[in-house]
Amino acid sequence: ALHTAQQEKNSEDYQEVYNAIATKMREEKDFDNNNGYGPVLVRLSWHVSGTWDKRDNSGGSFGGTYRFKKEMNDPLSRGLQNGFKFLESIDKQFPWLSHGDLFTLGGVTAIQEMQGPKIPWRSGRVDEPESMVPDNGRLPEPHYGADYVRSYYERFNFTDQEVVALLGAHVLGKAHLKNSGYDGPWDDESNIFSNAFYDNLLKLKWTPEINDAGNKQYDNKEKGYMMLPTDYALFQDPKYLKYVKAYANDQDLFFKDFTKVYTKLIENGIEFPKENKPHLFKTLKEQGK
Ligand code: HEM
Ligand SMILES: Nc1c([N+](=O)[O-])cnc2ccccc12
Repeated sequence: ALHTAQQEKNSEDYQEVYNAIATKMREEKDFDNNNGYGPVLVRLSWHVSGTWDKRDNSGGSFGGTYRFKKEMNDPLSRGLQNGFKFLESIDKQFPWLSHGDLFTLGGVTAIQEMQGPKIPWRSGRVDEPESMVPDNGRLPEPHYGADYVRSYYERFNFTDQEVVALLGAHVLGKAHLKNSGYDGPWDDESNIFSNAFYDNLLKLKWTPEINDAGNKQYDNKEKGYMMLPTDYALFQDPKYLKYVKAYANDQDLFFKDFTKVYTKLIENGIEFPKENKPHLFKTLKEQGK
């Protein structure tokens, strides 16, 4: 059954939540070697949405079920508990906000505060009980190539262009060996949202290496950057490569296309009545804060 999201508060109320998250991000910017909480908040908003299955409309961001340990402890989500802990104080400060709205608003706030595009965000997700937690195993694994990535995103009806645009979020943050068995990049520039992921993929030399967890990843020693096999697949596959080139050459196009597919991702399975209008948030900077 489709979920219907009714808007219960107006934009000023959600801007207040945005500001609380953004302020806390500023206060705790030394987290994870000065990457701050932005990247893990973006990954959390994707993981809570990536469990959606179009066949029975199970999973997805609506019910906020990530708060239950079965979903939180999915081995493919290791490390996201840091994002959940970060949002706990926000959850307490705004008890009227549902967990689905909290997790997705966390990602939107993080993207905007890391100089990314403006993401029009719609509210009204409603908490669902533990019985609605989707099974583990719905999130993608990093070990495989283009065929795997393409068939994985079939479940969302995403086109090749949408998949490439969405994966540009891997400009943010890093892989941590103890979380995923992948490691790097080893630089501190990975908390600015830009089209650099595509640029790096195209322009740098990538050497396949077996890392300390025995997994193959693609490294660029000069810059200390890395790519997962699923990242590198976008370079190897000619159909994906076309869009990698487009986004490497045009950051505005990337921002526009990322905004569209990320919004699709966090709203999958939810019906928003037309009176439930998207909220457009100002960054702290735009508010002179
Ligand atoms: C083929 C699909 C994908 C795979 C296999 C994948 C895999 C991974 C892996 C293995 C990590 C490292 C986790 C760690 O070791 O801490 C990671 C990090 C990350 N992923 Fe993905 N991912 C995918 C798609 C996405 C999407 C669609 C988004 C957002 C729109 C996203 C956002 C992120 C971010 C921001 C990080 C950095 C997190 C941090 O710094 O803690 N990923 N991903
Ligand atoms: N920063 C990253 C890059 N990168 O090119 O900077 C590539 N892939 C990644 C995969 C997971 C997490 C971070 C990544």
